Amino acid sequence: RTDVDWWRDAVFYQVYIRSFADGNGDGVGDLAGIRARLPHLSALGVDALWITPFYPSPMADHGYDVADPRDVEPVFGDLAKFDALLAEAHALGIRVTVDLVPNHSSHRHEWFEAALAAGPGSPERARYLFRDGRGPDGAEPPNNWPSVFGGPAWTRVPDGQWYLHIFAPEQPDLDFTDPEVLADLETTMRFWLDRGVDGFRIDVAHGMAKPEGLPDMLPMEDTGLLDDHGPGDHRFDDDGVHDVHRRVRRVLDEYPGTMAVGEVWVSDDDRLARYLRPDELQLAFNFRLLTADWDVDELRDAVVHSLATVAGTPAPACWVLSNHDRPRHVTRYGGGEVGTRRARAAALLQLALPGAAYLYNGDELGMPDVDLPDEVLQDPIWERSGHTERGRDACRIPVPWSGTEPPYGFSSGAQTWLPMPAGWEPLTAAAQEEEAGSVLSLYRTALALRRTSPAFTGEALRWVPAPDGCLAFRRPGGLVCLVNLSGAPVPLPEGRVLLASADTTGGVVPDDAAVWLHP
Ligand SMILES: O=C(CO[C@H]1O[C@H](CO)[C@@H](O)[C@H](O)[C@H]1O)[C@@H](O)[C@H](O)[C@H](O)CO
Repeated sequence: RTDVDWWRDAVFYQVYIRSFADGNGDGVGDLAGIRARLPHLSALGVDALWITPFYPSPMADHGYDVADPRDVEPVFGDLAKFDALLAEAHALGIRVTVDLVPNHSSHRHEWFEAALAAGPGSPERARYLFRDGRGPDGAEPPNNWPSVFGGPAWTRVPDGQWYLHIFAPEQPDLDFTDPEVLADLETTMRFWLDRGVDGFRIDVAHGMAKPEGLPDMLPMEDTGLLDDHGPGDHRFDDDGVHDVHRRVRRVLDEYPGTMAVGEVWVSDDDRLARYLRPDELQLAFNFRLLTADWDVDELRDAVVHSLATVAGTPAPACWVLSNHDRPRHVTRYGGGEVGTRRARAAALLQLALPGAAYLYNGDELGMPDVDLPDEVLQDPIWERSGHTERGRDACRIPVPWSGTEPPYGFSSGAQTWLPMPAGWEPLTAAAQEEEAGSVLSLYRTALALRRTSPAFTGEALRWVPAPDGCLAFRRPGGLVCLVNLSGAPVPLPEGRVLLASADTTGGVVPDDAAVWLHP
């Protein structure tokens, strides 16, 4: 790989900053904490980090409500701490990408406060989507769009107008038909690129453009992809969004070796492929693997669709099993021993596939979700859904580093922003460090092989014959990966075993296990 297209088969590591490592004992993760744990990331063998938002924010959506996209929220540190982290990561050969949240700002952003003060028809309001309501006295929302977090996507302000927020009311959507909005996004990109970041993860990359006239949505369809409700969902995937991504790409092209990955919840392969055209994004998450259960057909489908999506584009596929918005795959696969066994196999599947791969902090430790009591839930979805949906806190528990009890070295303080359960000593990085058969050891070996072995070369994939209930494919470099979901052991295929997620002595691949072979 060159310094220009390093990202094509890179292993990225998502750092959910609140939950990764706390450097000052206040129970919330921060930039100094990440810096202190760089040796762990270097030993793990990741190529790049994605750090979730650490910008000034009233934290209505834990940072995805950005009040100033060109500074650091004090609870996470400051610009000097960011620069120090960046320099040290680069010294270790680890690139750093940061989150870009263009679709909306915080309601505490100076722009939104100016919009409220300036009133209807003002240029300040033109940066957002303010509209008059429907019905008598405009007392009804301008259209029927729901918020992703529950409730209507509109909130009324004292002078009677309504403003749009696809997510929480504290996250007013920006209007990208206003040239100032696009120009400000470019200024934010240059601010971080000039500091030396290697790229961006673009939040809600299928948002940012709304159809003319903001027509009512048609009934939601089940597209098979969780957050995509089909062509009738006018909130997302409007054609105008591609003008924004072309602008993003033009800026990135001025900084050779930088890249952007889009969070694009679009189920239609052809429509998703449009985000990956030569003058748009380098990567887009293939979310089907993130939403698939431990089922041979669902997993095969996820791989087939994802490869079909990128086939006609210059982009490689981009695989992710877990992130800060979805139940962790250990839990999705059943939890406990079974969930961990399957998660070990899924790790070998993800890391054998051609293209880039994203790990979510804690994947390398086999972290599960934690069922939290109501009183500690903090995700806006819990409130906005009227306590009918528990939100995403369960997959955001702080990472256990060492020790035998909470906070397991995550913080020197007693209280963590989300509680950590008892009994997690075996899950800690320190405990797994010592254990040859641990999930951590498996990830380290897998990433080392992926980086050094010629078996992983080539971006093509060919399915090879396998027993029923199994997935098996071959890479041009010679790697063969078999994943057994059949419910019973199957014969070990021909070839030299490079790595297995479970014991294959006796010439069998156990159920819920995967193996890498090189003839
Ligand atoms: O649509 C999104 C966008 O998520 C991005 O945007 C959201 C708003 O910025 C933010 O809350 C998420 O953390 C960020 O990843 C979903 O992930 C959705 O929030 C989630 O699945 C709830 O059902």
